[in-house]
Amino acid sequence: MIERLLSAHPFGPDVREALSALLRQSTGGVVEPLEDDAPDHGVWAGWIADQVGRPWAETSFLWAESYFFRKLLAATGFFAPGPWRGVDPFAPMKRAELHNAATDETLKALDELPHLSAADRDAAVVQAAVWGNQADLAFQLSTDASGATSGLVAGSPEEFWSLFGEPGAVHLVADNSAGELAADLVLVDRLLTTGRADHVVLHVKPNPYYVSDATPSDVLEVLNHLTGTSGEAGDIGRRVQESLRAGEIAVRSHPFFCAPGDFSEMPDDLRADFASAAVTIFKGDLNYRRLVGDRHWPATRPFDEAVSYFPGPLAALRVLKSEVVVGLSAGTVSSLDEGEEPWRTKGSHALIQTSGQRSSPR
Ligand SMILES: O=P(O)(O)OC[C@H]1O[C@](O)(CO)[C@@H](O)[C@@H]1O
Repeated sequence: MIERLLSAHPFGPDVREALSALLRQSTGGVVEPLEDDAPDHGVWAGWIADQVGRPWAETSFLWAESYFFRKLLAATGFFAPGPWRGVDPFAPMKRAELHNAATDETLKALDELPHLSAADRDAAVVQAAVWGNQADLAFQLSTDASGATSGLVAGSPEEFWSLFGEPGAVHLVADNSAGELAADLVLVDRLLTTGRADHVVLHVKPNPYYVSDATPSDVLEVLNHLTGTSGEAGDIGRRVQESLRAGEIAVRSHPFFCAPGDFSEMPDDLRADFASAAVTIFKGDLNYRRLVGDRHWPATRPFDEAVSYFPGPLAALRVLKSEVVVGLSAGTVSSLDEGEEPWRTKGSHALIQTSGQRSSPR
């Protein structure tokens, strides 16, 4: 990743040296404190206090990944006065992903939506939101992901839609930008146009993170791309734009979305926000790890039990890219384990899991 950044940007010697130092520290050294005075310095100081001085190799995977991305941003000059201040170092990669052939195809495929029955249209937008999570640049950089799909290991679009009742607030905790965020906006549009949501809160990362994670400016970039596209994608983009203007969609970026901890440790203001939602939708692998706890749980641990701390109904839509998984049936686990594929980490399987089902689905 550091090599990709060095070749993507004409960084001067200071930034190049800071990135090389991060590479040395994170691969063989100890955790060093933050040296910047960015607005999130104070909150991070609390998250790293008991880790400073420890070898990186002894920190937890989730903690190390998050801190790596925070240090990387600082190393590129993101928080410092100067030419790189506020420059998203991953922007060229995200832009390439937004303008690639696979995203074009996904957007073109939306032209089929108006010809589908309401039920098929519901199913199609959920499938697109789930599998949109396959496109993830951090994962592509660290694996030989093929893009092949093998199906859902749990849940169904019907299970997802049965969570919704009277119109209410729906919160969507987004993951990657580009094609995945475009599919998420299609889902948001469906939630609003079918009256399942009276308004939607879209949660994105406050800063560039995990290469392709969506930030507020990515929301605008993807929206501009949609509105500049012909056909259904363009129509959806214009409706989303109007919903933003009307306050039916709000975009938020709480600092905790870049925190190195599980959602069970979320701060009170974020908990209160989720408690006010009729349904909260969590997208992607990292959000899933943070939602159920980034641990080697038995795969058959009930999903409801893993998320029992969460203050409301929720759905997780995720492609499996890491070992963490719960809520599977024993039969599913044994048949997947019998196969050759590393099904938990290959990015070829996905899931839809829900908790807090309404008693009489509409
Ligand atoms: O974008 P997503 O779906 O959250 O996936 C990110 C995943 O990619 C990795 O960074 C690399 O595999 C995982 O650690 C992480 O869970």
